[in-house]
Amino acid sequence: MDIREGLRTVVGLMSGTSMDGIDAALLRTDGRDRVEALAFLTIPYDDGFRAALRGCLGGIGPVEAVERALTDAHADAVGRLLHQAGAAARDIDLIGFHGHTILHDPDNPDPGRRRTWQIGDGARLAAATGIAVVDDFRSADVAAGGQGAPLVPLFHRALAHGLPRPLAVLNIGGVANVSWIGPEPAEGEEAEGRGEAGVVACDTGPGNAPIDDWVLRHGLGRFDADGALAAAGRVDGPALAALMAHPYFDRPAPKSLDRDAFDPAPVAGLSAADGAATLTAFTASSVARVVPHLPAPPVRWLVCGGGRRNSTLMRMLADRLGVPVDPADLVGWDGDALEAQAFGYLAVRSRLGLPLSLPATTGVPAPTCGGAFHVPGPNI
Ligand SMILES: Nc1ncnc2c1ncn2[C@@H]1O[C@H](COP(=O)(O)OP(=O)(O)OP(=O)(O)O)[C@@H](O)[C@H]1O
Ligand SMILES: CC(=O)N[C@H]1[C@@H]2OC[C@@H](O2)[C@@H](O)[C@@H]1O[C@H](C)C(=O)O
Repeated sequence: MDIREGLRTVVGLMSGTSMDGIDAALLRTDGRDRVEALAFLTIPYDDGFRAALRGCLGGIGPVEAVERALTDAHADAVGRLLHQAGAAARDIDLIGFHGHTILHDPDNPDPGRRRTWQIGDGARLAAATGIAVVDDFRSADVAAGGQGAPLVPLFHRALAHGLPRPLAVLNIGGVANVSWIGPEPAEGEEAEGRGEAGVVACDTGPGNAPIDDWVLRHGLGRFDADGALAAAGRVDGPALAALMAHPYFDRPAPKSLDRDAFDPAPVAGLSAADGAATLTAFTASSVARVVPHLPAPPVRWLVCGGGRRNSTLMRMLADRLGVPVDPADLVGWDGDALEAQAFGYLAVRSRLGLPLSLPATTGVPAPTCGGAFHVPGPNI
């Protein structure tokens, strides 16, 4: 593929930490400041596959077999997305394939064990779809000394033109992460060349994962639909204080988390509703706790990811942040599609040799590109 200037038609694929399914987005982008969303779909995992994926967390279990099945499910998602959009494989320049994170340990004191691991076989996906694939977006950043996450901030910055600054874009998936986007570059100032002053990022703390796990354990479904269970409960102050005592919240940005970084023991004795309320407050309080770590308080928060559908969580966020907190859809973004779109955008950046991460987004010592490239070939 000749990928130099101009818009490319790409597919972005994300399997997020909530393990709900595959998000697939079709977009056109130049990997810089132009993004046109074209189509999006989610293919939910069935309970059996979700359990298999859960069994691989930590890098254990039948990882290779699950990786093959995951890759084939992504190939199926690409086929369905193209069918929905009336497009063919030959119309697509590139796929950005995030894969599924089964281990994220960029801070291991033993440098030999410092790693991040996304399963997903890019060569197999390229062979199955006939489309070139970029995968393994995070390893280069971790190898260079960064957190390897979050990687969406440069995409958020690309979308944020014209919105009031400082702006916070908050993704509430299994884990929650924020992109702080500072003042617009001055007229004529090249976005790529203006260093890193424009964006700061980190994982804020838990997102939906502890709430999902709690609801599942109580046999009340896979998630707290609209936050109804939490709304029926009472936040337990001591339990919330115990959860917020975790040293992660004192660490400056950039910083990142694995899915199961927090021990929910403080809520163990609570009723289902009080536990849900307390864990929901935990997510909201940990977002508010990040504000002192940002260069200046955001004037507005735009929320994407499944957590924006939890109105109890959105209310708790608004109470704690004291400025407008809105679903990102309110400014015309698709709050479900952003992460998948981001990995299509980052795939183009990878091919252009542009940074995927900056010192202020992952703590990497210098702006760093990344990703591994696979061209279609025989599936061996
Ligand atoms: N109607 C709803 N009410 C409450 N919560 C919801 C609703 N719909 C989705 N969610 C929550 O959103 C989660 C899925 O969010 P999302 O797809 O953004 O996560 P992800 O992309 O897998 O995670 P990450 O961003 O950490 O990689 C579900 O697990 C659930 O907790
Ligand atoms: C290691 C990993 O997969 N991290 C995910 C996870 O899910 C949300 C948060 O934790 C974020 O850091 C990241 O995903 C988004 C897409 C990112 O890299 O920006």
